[in-house]
Amino acid sequence: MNKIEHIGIAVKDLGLSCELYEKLLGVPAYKHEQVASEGVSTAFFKTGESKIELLAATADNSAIASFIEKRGEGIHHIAFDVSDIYAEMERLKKEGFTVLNQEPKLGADNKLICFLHPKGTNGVLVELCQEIKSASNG
Ligand SMILES: CC[C@H](C(=O)O)C(=O)SCCNC(=O)CCNC(=O)[C@H](O)C(C)(C)COP(=O)(O)OP(=O)(O)OC[C@H]1O[C@@H](n2cnc3c(N)ncnc32)[C@H](O)[C@@H]1OP(=O)(O)O
Ligand SMILES: [Co+2]
Repeated sequence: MNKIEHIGIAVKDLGLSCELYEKLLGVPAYKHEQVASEGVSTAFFKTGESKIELLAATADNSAIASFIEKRGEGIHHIAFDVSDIYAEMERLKKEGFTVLNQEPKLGADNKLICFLHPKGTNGVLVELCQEIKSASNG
């Protein structure tokens, strides 16, 4: 685990929350991205070495919709930057963590991602992120 890549925050209204977090952080979101496979619309804010990811549901069966329905708005997950998501998934499985997806999946912000079940991490949904390197950036 290299560093905290982002903190994911579940919100009901992405526009309103972007205005709020722009005031809070003093910077605008640097990226807005819809990820249909996760049923979310996201906004990313850079905060030094890490980021804030705001997530709003775009589908009723979205994990974010379910989270907000049960628990309201708030911190949804912590994402860690990893160099080799395949190796980390194998390592964590051997350590007894429940990896929620068999293969990494395409996330937002040009990342491969996977998740660990919160039951095995003291109630914190953990995400692993590996940057997808393009030919130009190695
Ligand atoms: C667009 C990609 C973006 C990126 O960064 O690239 C993202 O971050 S996408 C983020 C949204 N996608 C996901 O969260 C996918 C992974 N999540 C899941 O598979 C589910 O949400 C899961 C398994 C965590 C929970 O599933 P579900 O809601 O169907 O089950 P329950 O509600 O019964 O929850 C089971 C148990 O877990 C607790 N729980 C649920 N969500 C969270 C959470 N975010 N943090 C901590 N704990 C959570 C829930 O309270 C239940 O515990 P219990 O003690 O039984 O009440
Ligand atoms: Co995330």
